[in-house]
Amino acid sequence: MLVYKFGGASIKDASAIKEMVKIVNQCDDNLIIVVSAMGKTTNRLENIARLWFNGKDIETPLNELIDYHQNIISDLFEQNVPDNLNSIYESLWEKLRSTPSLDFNYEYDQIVSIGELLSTKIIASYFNILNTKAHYIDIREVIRTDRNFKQAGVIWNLTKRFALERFTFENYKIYLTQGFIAASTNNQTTTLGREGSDYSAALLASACNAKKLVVWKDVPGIMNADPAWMSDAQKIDALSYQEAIELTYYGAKVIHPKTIKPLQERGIPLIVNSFIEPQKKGSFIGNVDDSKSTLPVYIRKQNQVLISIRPKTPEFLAETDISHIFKLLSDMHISVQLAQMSAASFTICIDQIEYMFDPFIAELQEHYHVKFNDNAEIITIRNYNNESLGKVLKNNDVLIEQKTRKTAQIVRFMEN
Ligand SMILES: Nc1ncnc2c1ncn2[C@@H]1O[C@H](COP(=O)(O)OP(=O)(O)O)[C@@H](O)[C@H]1O
Ligand SMILES: N[C@@H](CC(=O)OP(=O)(O)O)C(=O)O
Repeated sequence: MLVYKFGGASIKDASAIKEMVKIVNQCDDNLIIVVSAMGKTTNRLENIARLWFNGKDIETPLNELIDYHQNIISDLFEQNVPDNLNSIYESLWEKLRSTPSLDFNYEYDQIVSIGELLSTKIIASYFNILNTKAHYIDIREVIRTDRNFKQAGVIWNLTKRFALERFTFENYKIYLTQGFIAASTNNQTTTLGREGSDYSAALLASACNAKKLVVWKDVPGIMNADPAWMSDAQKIDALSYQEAIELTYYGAKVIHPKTIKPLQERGIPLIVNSFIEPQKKGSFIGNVDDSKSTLPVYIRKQNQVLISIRPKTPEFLAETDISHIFKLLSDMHISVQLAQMSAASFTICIDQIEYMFDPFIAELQEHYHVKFNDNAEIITIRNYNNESLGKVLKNNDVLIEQKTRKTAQIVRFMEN
């Protein structure tokens, strides 16, 4: 049995969906298909959620979202739109007619999850009119999480049990379900963090002990840099689980960072293939020895906030201060991407975050002098050498530089 995951780009319009069906038809094995929201739907829904939460007008973005999906529906089905697709926006309308609670993250999940529900309902209906029958599963009945909305933590025992109960392959050869979304044990919709569909697919592959997980992307495989950033990026044919974990940890956006662990635990290979050239070999991630690789790999993590924290007294920062700062970060669910200590100050890099940023800074300012700059990026180079460092540094000012034997990290202002 295999798991295939199709991201937003691979189902962004009717012709992409038709290509996806061709890829599915090439597979002779039992299959679970995990799909994301279509195109940039999640971004649109995030925007709608924010506007609605702040009492702003949502008519224009809502109409754009509906028109986008309606165009895909009419291109796919022409005059024969199935009846069940007439009511697919109802839960969204109902939500947007209600009054928001005070919990943005909760409301965000209720709205943003609709992208995956729309895409799977449309694609399931399309499969239904073809010879390729795919059985629709609402993944919220399978992937169970805590109530940490927007970044929910998976309850693995329950998830594994429900996955084995639902994906039996007794009556069906192909299942179709959503990535990214899940439900808490009291049945509230949650999400696993942006771009979390790769992770959903890995959870299902691991629970059902798949032969492999194939994620279909708009790139030839995992490259030694984002090809949208470095046009001379090269495909990496094979990577170890550990190296893949490192790259995603440092921010290589091609795979969600939580994807590898569930696969590694069961020795399930991950294949990153191109949906544009599906016949070509992509990247293989598995039990590979790449410890001797010298190919530099460049990772750029943008939209970072660099925060410098100094004591208000003439004292140096002590361990109790560091502990206090990390406790605050942990309580506010803020992850530190990089930290550096000097005699005078403690500097951290965090992702730009909504809503929690101001309270975090305000709390810090009660105890420390705080300066921040929200226009930073972290460049990480695995297997760095002078040439690769020179390639990214050029004329930029370096705000922080850290090196270990294998990895160099540089914080600098974002390039425009
Ligand atoms: N090292 C890398 N190798 C390949 N692609 C990368 C890398 N780093 C970033 N990317 C970007 O990741 C994108 C594919 O990932 P993503 O958009 O999350 O896929 P999807 O949403 O289809 O699952 C590519 O379009 C590419 O710009
Ligand atoms: N649709 C969600 C989940 C996801 O993983 O999407 P994609 O596979 O298109 O990156 C998002 O955009 O965050």
